[in-house]
Amino acid sequence: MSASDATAMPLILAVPSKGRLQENASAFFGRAGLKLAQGAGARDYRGKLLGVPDVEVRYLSASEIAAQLASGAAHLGVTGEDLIRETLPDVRGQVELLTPLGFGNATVVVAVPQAWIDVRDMSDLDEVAAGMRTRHGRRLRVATKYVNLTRRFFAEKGVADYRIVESLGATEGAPAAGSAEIVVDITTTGATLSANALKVLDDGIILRSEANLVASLKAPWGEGQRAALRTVLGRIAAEERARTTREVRAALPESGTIDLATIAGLHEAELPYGAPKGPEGEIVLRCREAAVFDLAGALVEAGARAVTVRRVDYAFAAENPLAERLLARL
Ligand SMILES: Nc1ncnc2c1ncn2[C@@H]1O[C@H](COP(=O)(O)OP(=O)(O)OP(=O)(O)O)[C@@H](O)[C@H]1O
Ligand SMILES: O=P(O)(O)OC[C@H]1O[C@H](OP(=O)(O)OP(=O)(O)O)[C@H](O)[C@@H]1O
Ligand SMILES: [Mg+2]
Repeated sequence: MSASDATAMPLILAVPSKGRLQENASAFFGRAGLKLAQGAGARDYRGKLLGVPDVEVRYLSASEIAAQLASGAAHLGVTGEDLIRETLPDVRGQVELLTPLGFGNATVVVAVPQAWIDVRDMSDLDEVAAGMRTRHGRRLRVATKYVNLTRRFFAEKGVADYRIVESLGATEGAPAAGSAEIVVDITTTGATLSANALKVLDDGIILRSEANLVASLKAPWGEGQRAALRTVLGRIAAEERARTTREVRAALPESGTIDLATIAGLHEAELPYGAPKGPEGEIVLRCREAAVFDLAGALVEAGARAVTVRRVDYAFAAENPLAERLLARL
């Protein structure tokens, strides 16, 4: 498709249609003022973003989202980093991980039966695997749906005597069922592993994953899609900036001066509306949430008469760092 054909096409935004990422994903877009409007009902897998033209929403499973970002069938999507790293042969060349989203946290781990008391880490596992091979002529079986992550991790750890048994669900049941000796799977609370009498190896953490906002480098990025991208990412950045910072307002002293530049520098605060024009008046700073009390204290100490701190809903700025980072790579 040529760039001019792509101009008339919408930006395709892929969001999880089910599972544990779905609710969190729509809440995330909602906070950023991006309301997802699903078509006729829960079974209509297309929708729109209210008030943002040139965007088509597609509801897909989390693993399908990874595949569509890889191929360029979707421009933007929300999915787990585990699925991105498992599905894409060249993560850097195919997508840009724009920002982690703080939900969908899960860890991909190597787990073995608790009964294997002498097996604590990957080098112990290597011995078991080598032993099985030489003594019984069998290879250690690893049940997983994370075939690529498993191969890469085992190679890094120098474990070679194993074979993968592909699992499509209920992976943790494989050892008890006799279809594999160990598993590589995702865990969050650990409940499923314990229920199946499995334990994670000490150095068996393959990846700590969470849901990410991901952009495709392979999708056709025409002018209309780039404009829609700026709108969507501008709102997401404004919400994030607002959520992670606080606005600190201070009444400057009637007499004497405050060395605002030094105080701001010390607490990594910005002056989003600029420095005060005269010695008196009101000044607005913005700082990280964790720096609020130190900054407020420093202002009072320096003679500020009233200091108030508030949360803001959105903090838009001329810069659009998420969009700029992506556009620089297209
Ligand atoms: N406890 C968890 N177990 C599995 N995945 C989780 C967990 N917590 C977060 N996730 C994330 O959610 C992604 C999708 O998992 P989810 O279970 O929603 O869908 P799925 O496994 O692809 O589909 P389904 O379970 O319906 O077959 C995972 O790849 C992972 O990134
Ligand atoms: O550590 P825990 O909190 O117990 O969570 C981990 C379990 O959750 C997921 O299964 P899911 O319910 O998604 O079923 P699936 O295997 O069919 O995807 C995952 O595959 C683990 O089995
Ligand atoms: Mg699942």
